[in-house]
Amino acid sequence: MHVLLAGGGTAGHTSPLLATADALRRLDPTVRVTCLGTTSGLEARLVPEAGLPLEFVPKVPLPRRPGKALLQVPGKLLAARRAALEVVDRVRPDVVVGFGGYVSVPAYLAARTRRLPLVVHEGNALAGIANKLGARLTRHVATSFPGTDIPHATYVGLPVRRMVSTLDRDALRAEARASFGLDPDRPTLLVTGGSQGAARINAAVLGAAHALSRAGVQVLHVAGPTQEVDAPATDVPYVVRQYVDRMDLAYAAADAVVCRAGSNTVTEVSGVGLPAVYVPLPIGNGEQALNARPVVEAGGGLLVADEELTSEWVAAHVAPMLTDPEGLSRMGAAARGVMKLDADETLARMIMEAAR
Ligand SMILES: CC(=O)N[C@H]1[C@@H](OP(=O)(O)OP(=O)(O)OC[C@H]2O[C@@H](n3ccc(=O)[nH]c3=O)[C@H](O)[C@@H]2O)O[C@H](CO)[C@@H](O)[C@@H]1O
Repeated sequence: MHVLLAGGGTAGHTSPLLATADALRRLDPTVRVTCLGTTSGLEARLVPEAGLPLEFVPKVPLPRRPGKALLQVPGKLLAARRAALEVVDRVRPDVVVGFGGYVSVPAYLAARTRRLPLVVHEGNALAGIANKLGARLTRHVATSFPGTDIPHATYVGLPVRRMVSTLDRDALRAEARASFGLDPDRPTLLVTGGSQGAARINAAVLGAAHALSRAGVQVLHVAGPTQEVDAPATDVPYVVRQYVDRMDLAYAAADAVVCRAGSNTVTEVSGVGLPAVYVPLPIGNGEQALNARPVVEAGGGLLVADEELTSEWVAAHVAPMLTDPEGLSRMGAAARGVMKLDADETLARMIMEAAR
């Protein structure tokens, strides 16, 4: 069986694609996987590094509002569909799978044109425009959250990469902290704005660096690939990285997280039992606030609006949180188990079923 997996742009669509590719080949080592992405997204690096073949389609961003950019969409979409058809005719997959975003639409249209089985996976609690379109073309639709706004979808969860879903934080903690140059025993805060980084979170935590240091809290600050963040001179370690490939090590080093609420981040952070302060992206469909809701309602994290996240807020709330081990372990236990961690194999089985 040959599976074409389409997804990319941010790691938000690439991480579940990689997890699903891995599960497919684990369940059936004879399965062949080809990926479809763009040359400018994170997939252009991450997919080949995972040892998977990557084919390209041109990028067609779907503007949310009317305007000149919207008028150009049909022409660009036709060109992207032609490119996807060329890949489909050459690779000859038995089934096409899309994870949403602008890479997926050409793949959905090509699958429809060649009458190939199509599986659509929606990562967020609120479906994006690409997957709303894709879902109209197939009955095989999977979601990461119960109650996502696609009528005939099956709730399977979000496929999580094995290095995270099988992580034993206690067993890896010492090695993880050493790998980042962190102190082995201090309370440790992980900061991540998702695969793009978040300027607001970066500024708020940096501004609270000395308050965190005074409280004895060390920081692993993953700033984002294009974000300029210099490590402040503090008495306790404050380590800045732009991007971390081994997120299992980052999670193992941490006692709590301040982060955006992309669906992978929420699933991974809560899944490994980390308490978190979720600061949803204020733009977009509003999907991030909904992504964090089940974990927050279960007591596994706090939800803070972007405009409320100031350095004063971090100093007043995050420093005390990190120095309260009982509170941390209560929140961590509440977070664990809210999100499914076996979606990689559930979705892989659904894909194999659709291909038959
Ligand atoms: C600006 C934007 O378009 N954001 C969207 C994007 O966010 P984003 O790409 O940030 O998505 P997520 O938070 O869902 O996923 C980030 C992924 O990147 C990984 N990671 C992150 C940082 C790092 O240094 N190393 C690393 O490997 C995380 O482990 C995770 O697997 O996709 C999400 C899921 O569709 C959406 O909810 C977001 O609205």
